[in-house]
This record gives sequence, structure tokens and C-alpha cells, in this order.
Amino acid sequence: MTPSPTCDGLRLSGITAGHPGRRTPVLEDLELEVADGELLALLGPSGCGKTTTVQVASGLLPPSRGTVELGGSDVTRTPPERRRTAVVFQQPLLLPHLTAVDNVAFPARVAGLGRREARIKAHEHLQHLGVDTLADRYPRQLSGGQAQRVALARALAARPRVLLLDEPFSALDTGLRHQMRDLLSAVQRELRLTTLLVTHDQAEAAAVADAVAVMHDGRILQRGAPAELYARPASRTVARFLGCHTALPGTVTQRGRFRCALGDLALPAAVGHRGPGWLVVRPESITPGDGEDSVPAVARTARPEGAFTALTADTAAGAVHALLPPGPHPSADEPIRLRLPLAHRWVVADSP
Ligand SMILES: Nc1ncnc2c1ncn2[C@@H]1O[C@H](COP(=O)(O)OP(=O)(O)OP(=O)(O)O)[C@@H](O)[C@H]1O
Repeated sequence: MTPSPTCDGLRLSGITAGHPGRRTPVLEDLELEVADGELLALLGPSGCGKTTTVQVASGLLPPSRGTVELGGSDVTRTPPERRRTAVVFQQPLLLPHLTAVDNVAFPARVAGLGRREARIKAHEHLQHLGVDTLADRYPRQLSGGQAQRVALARALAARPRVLLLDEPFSALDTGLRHQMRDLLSAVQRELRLTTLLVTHDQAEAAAVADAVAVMHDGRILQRGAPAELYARPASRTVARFLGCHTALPGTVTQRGRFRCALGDLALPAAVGHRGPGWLVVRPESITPGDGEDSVPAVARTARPEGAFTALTADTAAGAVHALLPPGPHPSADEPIRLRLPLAHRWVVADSP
């Protein structure tokens, strides 16, 4: 990834950081940029260093190497309270002895604004997030979703340069999560705030983010628009993390041809990979049926996944995983043909 010469958003360059008591750093030479006004989702498995990245960006954890820039200024040594970043965590962390409106007014009060003015502003933010009717309630009188809206209102009230959201919706139930995603998208569209959203949910990342960065073992493996990462993952790890579990070993013998245990398969012209690699195909693009693009398989398992059916089938080259829409689906041990549409074939190397 070549960094742009200037960044008006958030930029972490060459960051190495760890935690006291840990022998090895969590982040090593991390490069991450969130452009001005962009919502970037930082996606990665548990323990890969997402929260540590947020801590470094917010100033809660000083890196041992590297720089943090905000709005084009180096803030590596600037204390958290002077960075103009606001963080929303998985838990709302509202002050229990203050009402919702006073929680939201708190940052402005700390910044020196009078109580009346701070409260007027706070009401505006609560209204913006659809919870002004709850202004006089204490945190213990709010549901999880309501409290998280108040926490988001408080973060916005601080008028941050950068909003850092660390798994803000993961404690909520599915319906509420979707509502909060929509709300975040709407707020983001309106305010164009530079936002880093930490999540381990690829659907959430795809739903709200302008760009996604996939993290693994403290490094960014790939960054791009969600659709680009889905269609063209850089590695098996990225593909797997984005829900694509079909990876068939073989070799790109010449442009547009992939030789594997299933024979000589066609590839789209966009595939630039050469030599040994893995054919990956997204699960929702695979369907049972006959055609030029189909391969023989034997159905192994078909289990419900929400409204869909997750089908695993064995082929001569390995297991194929499909996500089928509602309707009849193959049963175990049934010989079938599976279509692997040409446009959805992609080849990756075996590296992370
Ligand atoms: N305060 C701490 N002291 C020591 N080690 C820590 C501390 N906080 C995190 N770690 C370790 O640092 C590594 C990265 O943790 P981090 O919380 O950044 O990961 P994460 O990607 O946010 O994970 P999750 O999705 O589970 O929240 C983990 O191995 C974790 O155990």
C-alpha cells in the first residue's frame, strides 16, 4: 500500500505497539489510513489487534515506534484529551449519576461551555439520534440500544475530528444491530466524519463502510472497497475471513486457464495470478445445476443458515461451500453438479 503524501483524516504509519507484560508487540509496522470523511471498517478475528489499534489512534496507548497523524498533524505525543478523537466502546460507559442529556452535555461542559448551552446542544444531538424523549432518564433506565445511541450522541457532541467505534453494536441483538448500522450510515452520510469502525462482522463492515481493511496478526492484509475485497481477495486468509471457504488447489497454467483435479477450468481475464494457487468462489454465487461452468460433486451437508441453506459438497479438487436461497436443496450423498460462474472465479496465492 503506497501512502498518499498527505492525509487529512487519520494515518497510522509504521506503528509498533504492545501491552505491558506482553513480550511481543501486538502491532508491528502497522500502516493504516482513514481518508478525511471516510468510514473505514477494521475487520479481523478476535485478538488480532483491532482494539490495540484504536487505543493507539486515541492516544490511550503510546506506540513504541511509528507516528499517528490526525488532520495532517503529528499527534503521536499528544495526550488523548487533546487529540479530538471520540471513542465509542462495546459498552456505552455512560456516567451513571448523570441523565442522558447531561451525559451528552458532559464533553461540552468539560470544554468550558455553560450548562444551559451545553444542554441545548446535547438535546440537538439526542434528537439527531432519535432518543431526545429519553433525555431525562438515567443510564440504568435505558435499554442497551438506547444507551448506545446516547453514547454515540455523546461522542458526536465532542465534535471529534475522528470517531473511533470499537465493536459498538456487538452487545446488541440482531434487529437492533441492523437499526444501529442504518443510523450510523445516515449520520455518516450527513456529517462525513472520519470514522474507524472496529468489527469482526464482515456483513456489518460491508453494510456501512466505504472501505474495509482486513487485519490479521497485527498487520493489514488488504484494504479496499467492500465489493472489491469480496470479488478479489488478496489471499486465502482474506477470502476466508470474508466468508468464502471454497479454495481448490491447482495451477494457473496460462492466462485464463486453471488446472486442478477437476480438469482444466476457465478463469476470467482479470485474474492476474500465475503458477500454483487456489481457486476461490464466493458461496452465494455457487448454485446447483448443469452448464458449461458446472463441476461434478457429491452433497455432504446442508444446514440452515438464517433464511439460506449452507451446502457443503465434495469435489475431486476439494470441498465446495455454497449458500443457497430458500427452496429445495440437495440431500446428503446425492451426486450433483455445481455451477461455479466464470465471473465469480478468482485465484489467490497461499500466503496470508
Ligand atoms: N491490557 C493488555 N495487557 C496485555 N495484553 C493485552 C492487553 N489488551 C490486549 N492484550 C492482548 O493483545 C492482543 C490483541 O488484543 P486486542 O484487544 O487488540 O485484539 P482485538 O482484535 O480487538 O480482539 P477482540 O475482537 O477479541 O476484541 C491479544 O492477544 C490480547 O490478549
